[in-house]
Amino acid sequence: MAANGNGRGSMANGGTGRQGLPKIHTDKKANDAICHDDSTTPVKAQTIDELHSLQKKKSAPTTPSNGIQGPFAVSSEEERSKQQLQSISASLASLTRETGPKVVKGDPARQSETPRIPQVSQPDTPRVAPVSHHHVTPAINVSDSSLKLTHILYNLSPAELYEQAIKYEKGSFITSSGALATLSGAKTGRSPKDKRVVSEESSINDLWWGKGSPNIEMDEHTFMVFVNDQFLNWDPEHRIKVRIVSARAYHSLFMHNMCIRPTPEELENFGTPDFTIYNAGQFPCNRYTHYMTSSTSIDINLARKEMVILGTQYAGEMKKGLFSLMHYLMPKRQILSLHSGCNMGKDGDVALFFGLSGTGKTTLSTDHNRYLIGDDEHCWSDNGVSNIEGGCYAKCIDLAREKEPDIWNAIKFGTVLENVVFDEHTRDVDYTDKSVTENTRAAYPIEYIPNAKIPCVGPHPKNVILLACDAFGVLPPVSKLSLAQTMYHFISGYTALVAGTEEGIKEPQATFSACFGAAFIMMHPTKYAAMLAAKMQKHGATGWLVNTGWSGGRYGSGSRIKLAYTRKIIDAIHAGSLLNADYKTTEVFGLEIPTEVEGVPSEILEPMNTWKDKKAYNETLLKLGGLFKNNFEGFVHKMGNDDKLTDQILAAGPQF
Ligand SMILES: Nc1ncnc2c1ncn2[C@@H]1O[C@H](COP(=O)(O)OP(=O)(O)O)[C@@H](O)[C@H]1O
Ligand SMILES: C=C(OP(=O)(O)O)C(=O)O
Ligand SMILES: [Ca+2]
Ligand SMILES: [Mn+2]
Repeated sequence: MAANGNGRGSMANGGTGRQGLPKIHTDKKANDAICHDDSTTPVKAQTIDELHSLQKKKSAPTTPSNGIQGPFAVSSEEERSKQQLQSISASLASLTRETGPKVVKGDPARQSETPRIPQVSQPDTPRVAPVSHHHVTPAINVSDSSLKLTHILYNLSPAELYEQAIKYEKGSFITSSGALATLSGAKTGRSPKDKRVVSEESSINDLWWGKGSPNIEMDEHTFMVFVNDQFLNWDPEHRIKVRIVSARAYHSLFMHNMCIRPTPEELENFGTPDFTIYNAGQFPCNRYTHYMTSSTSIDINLARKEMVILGTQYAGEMKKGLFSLMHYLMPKRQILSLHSGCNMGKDGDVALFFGLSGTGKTTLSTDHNRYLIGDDEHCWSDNGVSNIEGGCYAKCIDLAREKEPDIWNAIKFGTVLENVVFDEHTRDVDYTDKSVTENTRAAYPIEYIPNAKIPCVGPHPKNVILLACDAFGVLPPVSKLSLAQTMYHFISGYTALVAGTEEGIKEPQATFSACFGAAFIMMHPTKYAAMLAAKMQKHGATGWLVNTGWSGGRYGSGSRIKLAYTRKIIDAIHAGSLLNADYKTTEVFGLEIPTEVEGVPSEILEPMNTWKDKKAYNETLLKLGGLFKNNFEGFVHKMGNDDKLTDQILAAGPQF
C-alpha cells in the first residue's frame, strides 16, 4: 500500500527534466502508443463495481516475510490466521457451549454486495473477486447455530470503525474537528451499584466483601461482534493480554483508543488472551434472574477470566472493569495499582496525581511542560511506574482551547466524543451544552498528546499529589503531608463527587472513596495503603494534598479555584521550590500550608481568609472534620500488624 502510494507521488513531483507541470502517468507504454485527450487521465476500471473495488487498496502484509517465500510462507500465514480464528471462536464458545461458532472475518453487508444481478450491457466483464474469508470448521458441531457463519470484525482501524458507526449506530456523527460524536444511551456514567464479582475459590479469600465493598457477590451458575485484541500495562514484564468482544463500533473504537494497541507483529503472535470482556450493553438483563437487582449488570469472573456487561452502553465500564481486574492481578505480584494520573519532568522527576472522578487527574497530568505517562491508571513496581492504558479519557464539559490546549487538540479524527451536543450543519461542538449529560467525554490514543512519553513508563515517583475537589471550601489549595497524613488521606479518599460521572448525582456532594477509587479496588483498602506507604518511604516521595474545589465559601456561595492557580501550585511542587517554603499549621486538620506560592495570591492559601462569614467557615470546617472521623472509624481495626503506624495514621486525621 505504501509502496504504491509513494510511487505515484514521486512521479508526479519528480519531473525535473520536463517543461511545465509534471503529468501524472498511469501506464507509460500505453501512453506512447495511443494518442488520447490528455485533459483527463483515463480510468482503469471497466465497471462501476471495479471502480469501487479500486478505491480500497489491499493493506500491506502486516509482517515482513523475512525472505521466506513460496509455498512455506503461504501455508504458515494461512495457519496463523486459522489459529487466530479458532481462538476467537473459542472465546465465543464460552458464551454458548464448548465449541465455538464458525467465525469469518469481515462485514456481512459487504459479502452480500457480490452476488448482484448481472449487468446486461457487459455480461463478460470479470467480477471483482470478493474479499477472501478465512473459514474455521470446529471439530464437533452440535447445533444448527454451527451451520451459520458468525461474522467478526477484527481489530478494525479507526477509519473502518467510523464507517461502521455511521452506518449502523444512530447518533454517530463526525464533528468539525474530525472526532466521532457518539451517544452512550440512557446511561451516561458508570453504574457502581451494579458491579458483581463471581465468588469462587481462587479469589474469594483475597477480596473485600460485605458492607462498604464495591464487590457484590454472585455465583458461578448465573452468565455481528467486534473483536479487539490489545494489551494492558506498558511494563513488558507485567503486560496483560485482553480481548474485547463487543457489538457496537463505538465500543470497539473506544477500546482501540483506551487499551495499548499491539503492533502488527505483536498481533500475529497474540495467542490466547489473559482476560476477555463480553460487552452486550444493548441487552438489558432480566431483573428477575437470581442476583440481578436492576436491568444493568457488570459481572466479573476471575477464575474464568471473563467479564460480561449487560444493560449499559457506557463505554467507561469496560475501561474501569479492566482496572478492577488489574487491582486484583497486580497486587498479587507485589505491584501497586493506582487510580492516578502520572507525568514526568524534563529531568525525569515523576509525579502521581490521585483523585476521584472530576478532581483533575487528566487535566493536571496533561501539562504542556511535562511528559504525559498517563491520565488515569498506573502501576508502581520495583521497575518504577507504568501506565496500564494506551489512551486518555478526558472530561469535556466546558472544555476551552486556552485552558486545556492539549486536550482540545486531541479531539480530532479517531477520537470518540461521547454524549456531546453539536450544530447539526457545521458539526461544531458546543462543549458548554449539558443537554445529554454533564459527563461528556473524549477518548483518544495517548499519542494524540504531543508530549506523551512512549513507552508510557517512568522512574519511581518523587511527588505523590492527592487531589480533592472540596465542595465545602475549607481545605487549603495546597498542603504538604507527612507519610502518616498521606496514608490517612489516601485511605479516606475524600472529594465532592462532581455531577454526572456516576448515575443519579446531579449536584456535587461530599464523598469518601477508599484509595481514591473504592469502586475499582478488589481487596481491602489497607492492603493498597500499606504498599503505597512502603514504596513512598523506600523511594523518598513527598505527599501533597491539593484542593481543586471551592474557595471563598462552600459550593453555592464560593467558586471553584482557578485552574491557572492550581497549575501554578503544581508547578511549584514539581520544581521542588514548595518543599522548602515557609509553612504554618492549620486548625482541626493539622495541615502544613505554605505562606507563599509563586503566581498565586497569598491570601487564598489559607481558606479562612477567603470566607466573609468566619463563623460559617469554622462550623463548616468542623462539619467536614466530623465527616472524616465518621468515615475513618470503619478502617481503624483493619490497619494490619503495625500498631505504631496505625496510631500515627489515626493521629494524622482531624483533631478537635
Ligand atoms: N482548579 C482546577 N483544577 C483542576 N481541574 C479543574 C479546576 N477547575 C476546573 N477544573 C475542571 O475540572 C475537571 C477535572 O476533570 P478531569 O481532569 O477529567 O478529572 P479526573 O481525571 O480526575 O476524573 C476538568 O473539566 C477541568 O477543566
Ligand atoms: C471514567 C471514569 O474515570 P475518571 O472520571 O476518573 O476519569 C469513571 O470513574 O467512570
Ligand atoms: Ca480522567
Ligand atoms: Mn479515573
